[in-house]
Amino acid sequence: MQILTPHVYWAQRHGEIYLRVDLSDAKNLDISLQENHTLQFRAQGHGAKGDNEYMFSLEFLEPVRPEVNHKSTQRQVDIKLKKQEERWWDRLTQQQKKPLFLAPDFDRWLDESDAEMELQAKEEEKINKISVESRVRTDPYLGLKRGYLFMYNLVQFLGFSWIFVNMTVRLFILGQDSFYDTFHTTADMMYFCQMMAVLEVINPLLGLVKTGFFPAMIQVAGRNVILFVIFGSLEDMQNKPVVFFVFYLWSTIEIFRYPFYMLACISTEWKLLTWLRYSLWIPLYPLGVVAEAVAVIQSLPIFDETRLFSLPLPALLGHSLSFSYTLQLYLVLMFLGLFINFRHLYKQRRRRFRSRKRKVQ
Ligand SMILES: CCCCCCCCCCCCC/C=C/C(=O)SCCNC(=O)CCNC(=O)[C@H](O)C(C)(C)COP(=O)(O)OP(=O)(O)OC[C@H]1O[C@@H](n2cnc3c(N)ncnc32)[C@H](O)[C@@H]1OP(=O)(O)O
Repeated sequence: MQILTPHVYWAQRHGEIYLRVDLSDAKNLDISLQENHTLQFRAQGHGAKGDNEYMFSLEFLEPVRPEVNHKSTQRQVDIKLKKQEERWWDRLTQQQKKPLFLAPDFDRWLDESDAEMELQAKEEEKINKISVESRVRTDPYLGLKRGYLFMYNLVQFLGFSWIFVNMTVRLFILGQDSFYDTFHTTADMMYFCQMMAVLEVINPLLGLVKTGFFPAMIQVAGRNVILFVIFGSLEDMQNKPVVFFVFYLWSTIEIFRYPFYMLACISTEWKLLTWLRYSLWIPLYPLGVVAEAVAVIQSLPIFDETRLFSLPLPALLGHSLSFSYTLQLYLVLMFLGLFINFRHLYKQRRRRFRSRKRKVQ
């Protein structure tokens, strides 16, 4: 058997040297390092000249650490060495002229500035990991908080899903007739979900979630005025088709929003769900506010007629001030609330998709 030299490919980082020996099915490997300077390689395998014994020797430009890591695969032998001092080498070997069997490993090749950037990125990743770990370690109640949020989101998801499925099935079976008894079939569940939703205002106050207090307050208060004051207290409103549209629009967004939060509690993300959570509000929110405005407008004559919640006035000023005046003011507030929350959700959407794009790059 002839003794031949295999093709050797190399690349470096500030602290390491990588060698790739082009020898498949290598056997009887004998790799040693002399005086931390010279690598001797000998093995049998299939190289450029068929099955043979191959060997080479490399005298490095600077000393390396005594440990030699190597891994032989079906295709090649990978060798990794650590430089004794972490610095960039101008070339691999002592001799100026590059040995003929040696070539750059372009799969691994980086020039000095790229390698520095890679090093920096690794450092940043390490620092981020440490800061996340220390944050996790410094909050002994994290598990409890996540457990509570997960359960809250699960309950809301089940509640709104029940409403959504119930309304959809009835719509398919009864058609337009289902519009008229939405309240009687789903109000109890909607009451429950919307009472629970008060926690959404409390959670940011307790620092449990990063939601802004005002957007959450506008959302919860806005819906509860419609549910409890307009629909809940006026029987004449309860069989109007507008109830169907309001409840359907509310529950459509929630069957995506709550599962999105549930996944966030277990540090998981489904791209499609994230997209739906941060996109569906674009048509649904204005439609929701329009449906709510219709409900308020329809309730005005009923409040005038029944004098419910009207404000007693001194005899000199008249009998009483109808609650419909308060509601007319509320109509203006609704569109202000729509503007504030639309802007908030738009910012959340941009922040979410911008940070995702950055992660992908
Ligand atoms: C005195 C009365 C005055 C009242 C004035 C009233 C005016 C009323 C006018 C307004 C009327 C509104 C009526 C509503 C109509 C409708 O709903 S129509 C249907 C469509 N609706 C929607 O699309 C709105 C849905 N609602 C929301 O999106 C929220 O309620 C919100 C507060 C408006 C915005 O949500 P926010 O939490 O700020 O954004 P996110 O990006 O989702 O969350 C921020 C981060 O917090 C984490 N998080 C939030 N909640 C939870 C949770 N429960 N569990 C776990 N985690 C949560 C979330 O994951 C985010 O974290 P990061 O991803 O790490 O950023």
